[in-house]
Amino acid sequence: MNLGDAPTPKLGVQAATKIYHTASGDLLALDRCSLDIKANEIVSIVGPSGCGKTTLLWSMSGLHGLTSGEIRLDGIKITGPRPDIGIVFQEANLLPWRNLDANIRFPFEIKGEKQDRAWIAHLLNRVGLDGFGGKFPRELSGGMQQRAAIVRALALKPSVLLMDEPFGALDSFTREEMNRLVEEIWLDTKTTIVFITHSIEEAIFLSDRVVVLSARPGRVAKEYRVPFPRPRSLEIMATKEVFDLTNRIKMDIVGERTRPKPAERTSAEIVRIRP
Ligand SMILES: Nc1ncnc2c1ncn2[C@@H]1O[C@H](COP(=O)(O)OP(=O)(O)OP(=O)(O)O)[C@@H](O)[C@H]1O
Repeated sequence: MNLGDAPTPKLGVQAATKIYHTASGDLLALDRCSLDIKANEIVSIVGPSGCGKTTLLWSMSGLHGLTSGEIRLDGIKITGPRPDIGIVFQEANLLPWRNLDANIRFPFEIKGEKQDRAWIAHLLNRVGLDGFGGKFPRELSGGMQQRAAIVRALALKPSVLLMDEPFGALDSFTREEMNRLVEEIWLDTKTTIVFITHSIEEAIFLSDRVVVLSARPGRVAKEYRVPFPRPRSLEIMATKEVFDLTNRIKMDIVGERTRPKPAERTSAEIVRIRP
C-alpha cells in the first residue's frame, strides 16, 4: 500500500520518457507519461498514429528501457522482460516449423519449466482450438493463429497481458469474434489487460477505461470510463451512449492530430531532469 489510502496499482507508469536516438537525430516518443492501471482492469490505449502507444506498451513489458521515469508492476520496478507479463503482437509470431502444441510449449522449454497441461487444454478449449495441436501455423487461418498466440501468452499465467493491436490485421467479423473471446477469457481469468488499438469501437467494447494519448510525444490527454455491464453485447454497441462516447474519443484524437506541437524539450533538458 502507498502512504495514502490508494492501493498500489497493478501497473504504475510514472513520468515515462523515451528518446530514440536515430541517425537523423533524437526523437522524443514519450514525454513524462503517467498512468495507473488497477488489478483486473482492461485498459485500452488509443491515440494518433505514431504517438507512442507501442513504445509505452513495450516499456511496460520490459522489452525496452525508458530514458527517464519508471514503470512498476505491483510496486516493483520493471527492469527487463518478466515471465509474469505476457504480450501478444499484431503478428501471431508462431514458429513456422513447430506445430501448435510445440509453439505453446516453446516458452516453457526456454525457461526449463513444466507446462500446466490441464490449464493449456482449458485455454485451447476456450479459444476453440481443441484438436488443432498437431497443426502447423500455415494450416491455420489468421484468426486461429492469433488465438494460438493468446493461448501461448496465457499459458504462463501472466499477471498482466499486454496486447499490441492484436487484431489489426483481421477482417471485421473475425475481429468481433476475437473481441468477444478476449472478454470471455477476462471473465474467466480476470487478468489485467492493456490493449492498444486504432479501433475506438474495439476499445469501448473491451475496456473498463479508454486512455487517449496526445500526439507525439505521448502523454495521457484524456481518460474515459466505460460504464457498460459485461458481458457486452452487440446491442449495447449499437446504443446512443456508445455512439456518443465513440464520437467524443474520435474528436479527441482528431484534435490531438491537428493541435500545434509544443516545443520539444532537448535531450539535454530531459537528461537533466532524470531522477
Ligand atoms: N526503434 C525505434 N527507433 C526510432 N524511432 C522509433 C522506434 N520505435 C518507434 N519510433 C518512433 O517513435 C514514435 C512513436 O512510435 P510508436 O510505434 O510507439 O507509436 P504508435 O502510437 O504505436 O504508432 P502507430 O499508431 O502508428 O502504431 C514514432 O515517431 C516512431 O517512428
